[in-house]
Amino acid sequence: MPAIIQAVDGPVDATILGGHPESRPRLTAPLTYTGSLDRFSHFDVTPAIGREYTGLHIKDLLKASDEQIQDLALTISQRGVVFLRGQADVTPIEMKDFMLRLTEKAGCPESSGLHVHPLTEEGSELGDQISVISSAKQKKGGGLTHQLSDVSRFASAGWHSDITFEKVPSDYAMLKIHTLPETGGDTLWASGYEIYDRLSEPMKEFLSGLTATHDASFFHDEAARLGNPLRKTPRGSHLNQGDNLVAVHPLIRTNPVTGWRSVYVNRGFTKRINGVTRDESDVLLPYLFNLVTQNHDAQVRFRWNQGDIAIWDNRSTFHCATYDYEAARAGDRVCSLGEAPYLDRNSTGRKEALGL
Ligand SMILES: O=C(O)CCC(=O)C(=O)O
Ligand SMILES: [Fe+2]
Repeated sequence: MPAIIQAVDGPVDATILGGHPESRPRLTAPLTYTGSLDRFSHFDVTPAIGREYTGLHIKDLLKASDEQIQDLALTISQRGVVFLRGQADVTPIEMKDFMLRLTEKAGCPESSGLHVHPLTEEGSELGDQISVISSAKQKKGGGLTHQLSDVSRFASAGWHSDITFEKVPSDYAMLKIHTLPETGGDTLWASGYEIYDRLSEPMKEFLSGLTATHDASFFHDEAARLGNPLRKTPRGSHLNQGDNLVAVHPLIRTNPVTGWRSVYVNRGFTKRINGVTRDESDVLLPYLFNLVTQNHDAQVRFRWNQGDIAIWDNRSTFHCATYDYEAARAGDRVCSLGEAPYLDRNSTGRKEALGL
């Protein structure tokens, strides 16, 4: 099992773009798989992304060995998203306990905990670190896909990675859907590794030197409209506080758990590529978003049953909800924080690393 080191302050490494001395991953090298999950029945949903398990239960994983938790973290990070069927009995508290263990065993910085969404109401029933995903809330307007202003109505407008507007964004997220319509409400994920691999070599090289600005200032308007103040106290990390919901991250990011590069800009929150002209940014960003939405062979679509859980790696995937139903749909989400995003110039894409 690879060693986990403490974050150290030191001179900025020329091979690293981005990062933050107070939010470095504790892994010295990518994790290696030990085989501890092989006995659980599973299949890869598509070649690019997704693995579904049956018989693997969060309740058992809460008592599992560190080795199994690390194997699961690596599997989620390699496959992008993992689906666990039949988890109806898992409580929001167990979801939080499990996510804390997962992020810790995956080497998150000591300063990273569970995220508190800036729009979470004080004293909310399930606690600060649970986001309630609900169609009733969506219908009130706001959010990425239900903005009240004159914006795109394409279903693909909702593609995003979670909370990339934070200085220290999410490593993993877990969503459990407990209420769902008879049909509809599927969720889609896409692989950021695959999107990186589809770029030409000169484009990879060019984009690898750039950063992008992620901005969720629209949450200020939403907080005012909903009448609950924005959360300004630390949101899972001391680096995520105050009312500035803007962050600059490398455009290409290395995932410390796999060692692979991913494109790290998303339709929901990324507003500007830095260091190029506005016009160049306005051409490049939609091109990168289109790579996600128009390549369905980089995506996986999950049809939920009541009580299913999905766990994904927000550093290297994008996802999008589907609003094609009228009946109630609801679930609970827990989002853990990883490291401040960085690019390790010595890292490669997934295909190169796997010799594909
Ligand atoms: O409702 C969904 O299918 C996904 C919601 C979402 O974006 C999330 O849980 O992060
Ligand atoms: Fe999300």
